[in-house]
Amino acid sequence: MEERRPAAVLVERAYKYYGRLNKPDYKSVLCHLDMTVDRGSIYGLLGASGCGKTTLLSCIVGRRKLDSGDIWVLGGRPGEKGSGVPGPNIGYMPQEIALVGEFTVRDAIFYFGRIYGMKAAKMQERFDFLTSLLELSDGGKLVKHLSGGQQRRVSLAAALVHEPELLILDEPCVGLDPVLRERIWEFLAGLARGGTTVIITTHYIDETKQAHKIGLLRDGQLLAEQSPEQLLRQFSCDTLEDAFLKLALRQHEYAPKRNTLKGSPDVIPETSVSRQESRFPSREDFSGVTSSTDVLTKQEKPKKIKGKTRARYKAVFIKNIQQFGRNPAGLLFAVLFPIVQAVAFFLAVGHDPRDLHVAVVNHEAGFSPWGLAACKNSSLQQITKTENDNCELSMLSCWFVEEMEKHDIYQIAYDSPEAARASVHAGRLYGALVLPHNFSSALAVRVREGDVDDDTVRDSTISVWIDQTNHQISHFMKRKLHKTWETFTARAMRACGRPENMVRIPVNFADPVYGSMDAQFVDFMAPGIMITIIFFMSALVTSTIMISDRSEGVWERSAVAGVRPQEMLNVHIVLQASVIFIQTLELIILGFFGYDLPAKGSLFNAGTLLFLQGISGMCYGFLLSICCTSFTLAFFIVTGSFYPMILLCGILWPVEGMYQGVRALALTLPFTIPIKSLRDIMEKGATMADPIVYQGYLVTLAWISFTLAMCYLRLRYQKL
Ligand SMILES: Nc1ncnc2c1ncn2[C@@H]1O[C@H](COP(=O)(O)OP(=O)(O)OP(=O)(O)O)[C@@H](O)[C@H]1O
Repeated sequence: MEERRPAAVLVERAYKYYGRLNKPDYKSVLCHLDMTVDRGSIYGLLGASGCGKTTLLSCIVGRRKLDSGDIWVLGGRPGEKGSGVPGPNIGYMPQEIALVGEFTVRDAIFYFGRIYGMKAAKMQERFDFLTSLLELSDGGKLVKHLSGGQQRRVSLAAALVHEPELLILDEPCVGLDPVLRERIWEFLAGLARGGTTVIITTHYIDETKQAHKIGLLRDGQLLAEQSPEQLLRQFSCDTLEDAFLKLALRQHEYAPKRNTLKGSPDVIPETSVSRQESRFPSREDFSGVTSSTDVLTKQEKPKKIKGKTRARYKAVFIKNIQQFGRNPAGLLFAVLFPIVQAVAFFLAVGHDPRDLHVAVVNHEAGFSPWGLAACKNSSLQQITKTENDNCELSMLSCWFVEEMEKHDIYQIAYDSPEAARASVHAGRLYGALVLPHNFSSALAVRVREGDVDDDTVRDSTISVWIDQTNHQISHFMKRKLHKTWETFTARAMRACGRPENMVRIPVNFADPVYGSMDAQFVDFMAPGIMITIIFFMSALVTSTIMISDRSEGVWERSAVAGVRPQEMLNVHIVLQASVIFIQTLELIILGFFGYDLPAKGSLFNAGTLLFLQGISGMCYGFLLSICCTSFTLAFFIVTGSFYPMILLCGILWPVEGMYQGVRALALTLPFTIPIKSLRDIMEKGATMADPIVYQGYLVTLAWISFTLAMCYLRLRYQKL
């Protein structure tokens, strides 16, 4: 008589689908599936690609939830507190390698050992044993430099390190040579004899003859759950392949009948294969008990497993350091890129344009007997005082051009206004000026008499045509020409012994309340640039690291080992915060000491705000990494959100110039108000007591809280 064993895994009436009902992405994967895995046995799970093996395993390890039905694993429900699943009760080897490429073989095995809180000596002992069993001679080699087959062996070793009660191995033997495969099966058989339960999926059907029980998954159900011998006997076959073929054909005959009943799970008939000859007790053998919980609890009380939080934090912390430290490109990117960006900004942005040339038509000098040479000979630029104390100046146009060149706008002489304007049309010069024939005398009359005719006004006016399409340069030239006029008139008044103020524009700009008259545009932009650099760098680095962890399966595998998503996030926050701290220091040193930005307020205050903005960018990166399934999508969102945020944050154009609705939106963005706060700290010496400063902090903290809360909610309630 067969020995009766308690079930290690029991699945009842399991339903699982992906997508939403009646939507194109809807896919039913498990459909009224029952499964019993006996304790201390090897269970071979077989099925065509895409039939749902991985989905079923991920439900057993507690990473996905059934849409309906029940699962018990080692006496508890996966995901239940104290069940040890996910956690130390199981060893899980997923289909993908799911190891950090920067791990050595040793690191990979020790990583999982640490998660389970194993002692160093024990981990070393297991490392020696497993590397010898799996022929992994070079324990110091990086996983990313190993062959595919070697990587699978490391992955298997990582699942075995803590000698779990239940081993779940998804295709462990792919790519391994037959001798090694045989050794692994022998090893697993030894484990099963010792009481370990093994669930293994494989594509090598023949290999499963060494299993105690085989489950053939098809159309979301197990067609058979029998020992290999029973299957061969029942179908009178020599090979398992033939048996499966017959089984599949038989199921095909039953298919139409089942299809008609699909909508009503409770009336779906049992699979066509008889279970009576099962080597191990089938579900019917437990007919004396009322529910599966009874089956398990009557045989043994589920053990309460206590996770080792500190051990898990330590493991993830060491993993992240190894991952980061062994990736020089990433390290350089994180540390040097802010410097490169800031230096590029300080060298390129905000400085006055230089070497600007304009076309100058000086009719006054040109029509004089000496031509333009009059401007080169100061003795021809005469100052004469008349009897009634009037002052007469000649060739003032030359003085104007001289003053203009002192303000860094240089002349190219032209003969006619048409030719001068043509040069601007052709894009060779930025503007054209015409100084009228009798400029000096007309100007003298205009200043002296005030109430003059139109001709005098016209003759004393310099006409300017500029290329307004280049907004910054045209704006700069206008400013410089007004300055030129100021210094030119002051010089002329001095030459005549008259007060300079007489011809000044009667709007007097006193000393500025804040800032200086000759403040550079770079001072205005610097706070915004520093904040956006640190925000987007953090967002990019965080989303990249987290998505790479998730897409390589490291996150998932760590979660099956018992690491909670929050723990992964927390470790990342601490490490990334150190990088942001370094980036903040770099920007502060570069900006305030290297490029002499105004620092009226506390540098500590400025640094703290910058640092918090980095943290805010990091949280934004978290959110993206959790919501996006691929690098590409995350990258699109980071770069896609970069421009709108830059455009709305007020560094390119003042918020005051935006439409009302847009302005309100701009003010809620993560760094619009903080940029103003940083500017006020730098230029006005504002402190935490000033509303604009604490508002900047509040906005930053609100964004950090909001994005983190979204992350935690998403992690908690996402459909698994
Ligand atoms: N997250 C998901 N969202 C939507 N569909 C999914 C998801 N994961 C798997 N599927 C689909 O569910 C079906 C079962 O996938 P699963 O990975 O469980 O199959 P499998 O039997 O393990 O395949 P293989 O042997 O090729 O690994 C497949 O059709 C797959 O495309």
